[in-house]
Amino acid sequence: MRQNNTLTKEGVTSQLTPSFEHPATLTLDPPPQGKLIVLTGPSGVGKGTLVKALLERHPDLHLSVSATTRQPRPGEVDGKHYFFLERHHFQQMVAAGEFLEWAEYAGNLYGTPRQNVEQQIARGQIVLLEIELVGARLIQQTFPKAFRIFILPPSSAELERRLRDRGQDSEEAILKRLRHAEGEIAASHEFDLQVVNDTLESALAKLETAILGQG
Ligand SMILES: Nc1ncnc2c1ncn2[C@@H]1O[C@H](COP(=O)(O)OP(=O)(O)OP(=O)(O)O)[C@@H](O)[C@H]1O
Ligand SMILES: Nc1nc2c(ncn2[C@@H]2O[C@H](COP(=O)(O)O)[C@@H](O)[C@H]2O)c(=O)[nH]1
Repeated sequence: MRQNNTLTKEGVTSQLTPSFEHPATLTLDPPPQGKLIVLTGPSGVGKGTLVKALLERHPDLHLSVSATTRQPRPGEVDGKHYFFLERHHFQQMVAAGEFLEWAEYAGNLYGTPRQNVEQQIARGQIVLLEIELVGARLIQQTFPKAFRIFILPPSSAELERRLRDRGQDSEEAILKRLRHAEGEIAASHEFDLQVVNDTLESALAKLETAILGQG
């Protein structure tokens, strides 16, 4: 039996081609269930923390590594946390159609490289994207079957506290991110599911149920 997976606008389709003609013994394997999961939420809400915990618990999940023009933070590794690119290189990739989505956020460009995501989904993997609102809206157009989850903070004060306590952004960057947060949170109803990241454990349990159907 040969199996050909193709990515179409409607998602992944599989064609099963029997390699020999023998109706009595012909069995069709179920096609692999590739899925695209989008996690969005204001900066500092805890998306990265939640994704890291999910990957530790479920190593079979696949996180797409984004490209960005922002400067690496201390400890961030090129190719692991992001592909850190010069702006002209990022723009060349945009022109070549190499991003599934991309957006400008707080003065920097961010994008999801297309090829790896498409390959992993065609292989039946569950692929996670951790992206901001504009990109998540674009994904809804290009991948309508993607399941989109919005992560909410328990309160605005707690969001600000988390951003400040993270201690990795300048005051200017923190203020830009907090300004963005208001508009992002107002759009949370556009998503398939809203999860409040109050305690990590309860938010993780809700994500596991939504993504893997288990508690
Ligand atoms: N449930 C939680 N309770 C308390 N603190 C949390 C919780 N989740 C995350 N944090 C803390 O909040 C800070 C921001 O988390 P994180 O970096 O994961 O946010 P993010 O949404 O990925 O931000 P960005 O979009 O800027 O990458 C971190 O210091 C993290 O340890
Ligand atoms: N549209 C996209 N947004 C992305 C992508 N990768 C990350 N992000 C989002 O950008 C902001 C800022 O991230 P930070 O690492 O500078 O704090 C945050 O909301 C990320 O989720 C992407 O590929 N496309």
